[in-house]
Amino acid sequence: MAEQPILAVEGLTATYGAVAALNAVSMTVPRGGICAVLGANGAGKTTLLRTISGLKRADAGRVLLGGTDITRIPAERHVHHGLVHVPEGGGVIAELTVEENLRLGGLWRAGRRRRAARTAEVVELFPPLRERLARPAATLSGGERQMLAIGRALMADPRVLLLDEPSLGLAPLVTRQIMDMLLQLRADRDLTVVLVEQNARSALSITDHGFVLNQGEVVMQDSSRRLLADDRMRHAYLGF
Ligand SMILES: Nc1ncnc2c1ncn2[C@@H]1O[C@H](COP(=O)(O)OP(=O)(O)OP(=O)(O)O)[C@@H](O)[C@H]1O
Repeated sequence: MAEQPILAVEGLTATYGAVAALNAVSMTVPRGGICAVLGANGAGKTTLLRTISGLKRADAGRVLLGGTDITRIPAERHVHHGLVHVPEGGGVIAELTVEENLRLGGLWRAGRRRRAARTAEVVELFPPLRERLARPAATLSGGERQMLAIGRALMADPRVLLLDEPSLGLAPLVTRQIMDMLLQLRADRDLTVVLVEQNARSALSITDHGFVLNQGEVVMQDSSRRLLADDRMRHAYLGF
């Protein structure tokens, strides 16, 4: 029997007033994979992540995490189930230091020693954070801030990480670094990543599978390799 997917979305529908942002979206994500959610501006990518993580109410459908229905669980409880969402822009707290931001990510975890060990792991993964631990997050570059946002999420030791446009506003070289770190993360940990990206080409280069959204519906899903090779799909929805 096939292993149960770590994340399953079934018929998820979400609206903003009269705007149907998600229309019966279904997707399954196998454990340990990295999958991309792609699509043009306004396709519904951010709404999909926000609805999975409970920040936006689903009008219909459900979200299963490791087989448990988490649809009606308040967003702030999702971390206890192993789901962490890094929103667009990262959501780091500019006034706090890098170390304090990291500490916040691991706050719900009991044990100072465990949190310290986790901080050490995170700075090993993101070396630029090490020498900046005492600096306010406001002083970080865009790329460093994104590393901090992902690092803070990792402090909670998630099973599933939802990442909304981690490369937004970053130079291509920094984007490459972030993508390489995601690849390393997958290799090092039992972590599943759902990555929303505008830059479809770079997302497909590091993911296993891609879902293409258009006007709130999944119009195609396939292996990233096949999506990259599909000229019609690339021209119609991915813009390259
Ligand atoms: N707070 C809101 N109020 C009303 N409509 C919204 C709101 N947020 C999003 N929408 C609408 O919902 C649809 C999906 O938006 P969403 O932000 O999920 O798309 P997206 O694919 O993430 O776009 P982008 O790539 O531009 O970030 C769009 O039509 C958008 O205008």
